[in-house]
Amino acid sequence: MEDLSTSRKKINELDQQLVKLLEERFNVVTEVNDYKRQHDLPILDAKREQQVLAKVAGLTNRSDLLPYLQEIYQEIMQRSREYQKRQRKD
Ligand SMILES: O=C(O)C(=O)C[C@]1(C(=O)O)C=C[C@@H](O)C=C1
Repeated sequence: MEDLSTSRKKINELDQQLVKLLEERFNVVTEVNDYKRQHDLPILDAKREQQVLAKVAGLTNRSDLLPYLQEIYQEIMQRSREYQKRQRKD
């Protein structure tokens, strides 16, 4: 078994990558939001959100983790909608 500090070091490295990827995702969300504003489209696209959740299911073989991954994605998309709302106010 790995010792605690070795495992936490691994978590720190993964978190570093996750934060960068999430930053990139938010940047692309800004592009999507700009497009949708120009075309008078609403922030919420429930059909697209279902597709994202289905894609997540297709990306993992870990059925034990799937409910957790999907909840994380639901949270990401909810925050993404909030971020887009904020951008539309500014
Ligand atoms: O694809 C869009 O239209 C987005 O605004 C992005 C996104 C997402 O974060 O994945 C967020 C809100 C929508 O309800 C659907 C998906």
